[in-house]
Amino acid sequence: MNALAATNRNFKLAARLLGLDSKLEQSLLIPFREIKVECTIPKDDGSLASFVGFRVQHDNARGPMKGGIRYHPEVEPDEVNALAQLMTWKSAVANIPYGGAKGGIGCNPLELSLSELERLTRVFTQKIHDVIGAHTDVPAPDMGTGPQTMAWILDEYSKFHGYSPAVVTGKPIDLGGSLGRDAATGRGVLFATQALLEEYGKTIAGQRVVVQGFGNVGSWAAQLISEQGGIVTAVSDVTGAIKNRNGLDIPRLVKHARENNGVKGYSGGDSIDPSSILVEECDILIPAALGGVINRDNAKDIKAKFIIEAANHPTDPEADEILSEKGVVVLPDIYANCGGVTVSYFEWVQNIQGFMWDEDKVNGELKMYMRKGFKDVKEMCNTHSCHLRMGAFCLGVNRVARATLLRGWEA
Ligand SMILES: NC(=O)C1=CN([C@@H]2O[C@H](COP(=O)(O)OP(=O)(O)OC[C@H]3O[C@@H](n4cnc5c(N)ncnc54)[C@H](O)[C@@H]3O)[C@@H](O)[C@H]2O)C=CC1
Ligand SMILES: O=C(O)CCC(=O)C(=O)O
Repeated sequence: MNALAATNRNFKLAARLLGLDSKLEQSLLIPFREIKVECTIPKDDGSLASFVGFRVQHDNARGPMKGGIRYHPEVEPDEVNALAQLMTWKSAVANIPYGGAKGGIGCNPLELSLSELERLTRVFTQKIHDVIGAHTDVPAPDMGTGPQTMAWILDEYSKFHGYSPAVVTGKPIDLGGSLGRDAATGRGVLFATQALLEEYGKTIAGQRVVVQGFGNVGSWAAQLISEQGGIVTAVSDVTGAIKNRNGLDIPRLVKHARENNGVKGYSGGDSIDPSSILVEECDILIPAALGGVINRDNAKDIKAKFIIEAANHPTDPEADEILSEKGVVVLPDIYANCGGVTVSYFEWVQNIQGFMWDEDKVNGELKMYMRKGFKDVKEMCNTHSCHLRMGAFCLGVNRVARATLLRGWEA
């Protein structure tokens, strides 16, 4: 099932459980605005290259729209739409005052030089600057982008609108970024996992963990989980997969991946087939790369007891059903990975206040938001007798529906 069909399906199931009016349901589903822009840049060799960029602004009932910008060859309109919608429900689950948006450019950042990436980012910003802003739509990093990308967007946007640090989050610290944002999604994954395990009388210590994706989210999640005594036995990224039954030395692997652009060639474990990573023996599986990777073809072979969705939309609805029958507990993306957007919110607040928080405050506030989010999701599960994904969707959709009705947009 494609990402948009899957996301719409989950939304509609939640809308029915909540008993939403059909007109309201329809209006919540349709994106506020979809933007498609052509971005042509001169390459370093003087030739021209054209790329297509997207920004989908899904909903702003609860506040400015918020969500990352992805640079990846598979960026396409339906997926960006789905990811924008997921951001709306995610911000509401986290209970931060934002709506949802997502953007991306269909490109392979690994094949572009730094100066080509800068030109591409600046051209994309020129095309969307009039529809983003600190109180309208606030981009952030996602796959293939990072603090440097945000710095270029900030600089290009500021040429049109004056210096505006709150127009993007996930910035470098020297440009108004927040301490703790780099690790925030991974740290949120740690807090979410701890909250879930507590329900089963367990802690992270001694759990065997497998992680797919070793970029910002996957590497921080692996590092923080291993610091709590979790045994990370296998990880993969686009370059390969590494396994060590006794536990990988994560700080060493992070250093290797940084120096070699990936985990391939790491000497502290055995190289395994990356396509087997999701079905490796473990207690906890953390998909932290692409969407749709857990589907009807592999769900029945998954051995983990818990799946923590650090990636967006890693699990197809058909797989959800198979996993539920097998008794595998899935902690859904719109709660499990909301630590990133939560600390983005803290960054935006600091930019607007003109005051910088220390890292302990950021991490302490994040922990409180993550624990409250888990409690709220569980309450919805109890009210509607549903599993965690539906509980999270009901929580998010209900909060957005209430804000929409209060603003009088239902007609
Ligand atoms: N960066 C953030 O704050 C947030 C990111 N996410 C989601 O987390 C996921 C990862 O994002 P980031 O870590 O930021 O991206 P990133 O670009 O830093 O890292 C992506 C990782 O996935 C790996 N990868 C790509 N294709 C793969 C494949 N076919 N098999 C295995 N690994 C593959 C890459 O090699 C890299 O290690 C995405 O789904 C993103 O939407 C969710 C919430 C916030
Ligand atoms: O930090 C943000 O604003 C959004 C991060 C994001 O794109 C996501 O949570 O999927």
